[in-house]
Amino acid sequence: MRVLFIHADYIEYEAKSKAMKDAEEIIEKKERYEECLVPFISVEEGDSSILDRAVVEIEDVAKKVGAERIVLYPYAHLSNKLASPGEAMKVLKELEKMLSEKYEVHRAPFGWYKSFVISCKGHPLSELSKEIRGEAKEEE
Ligand SMILES: C[C@@H](O)[C@H](N)C(=O)N[C@H]1[C@@H](O)[C@H](n2cnc3c(N)ncnc32)O[C@@H]1CO
Repeated sequence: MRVLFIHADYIEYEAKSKAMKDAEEIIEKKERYEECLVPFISVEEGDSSILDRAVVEIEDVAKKVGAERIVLYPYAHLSNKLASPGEAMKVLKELEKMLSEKYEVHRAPFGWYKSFVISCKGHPLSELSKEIRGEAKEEE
């Protein structure tokens, strides 16, 4: 999983058009969230087996920047080993559920072309990127 984290004063996005036939059905096309951590996430093949690690890493950044609101943003531009849309959707929904135990979590619509405006806070930890992998296997 490749993640770009932006700690933001706000993010505002609008779903414009479907980028795939089975794009997620959505109610609201436009959303704005204040004071949030926005992980732009490229889900990679096999990421359904590293969900616990992803939750730890995202919570670690949220704690470091003092964010209480997380807006998960599906972003298929950070990796050349993308998971299929079906697996990616599953992983993002599961992440949303697991993170919701401790944070207010929202998720931008999956499978849509979206316009967005984000206001990055600009403090030293307001822009971070992580490659989240499984635990290194013990050498036999
Ligand atoms: C397009 C651009 O403006 C927009 N921002 C976009 O990326 N849209 C992506 C994600 O919402 C989702 N998507 C599909 N596969 C994946 C994946 N492996 N990981 C994350 N999202 C995915 O499907 C859309 C088309 O790839």
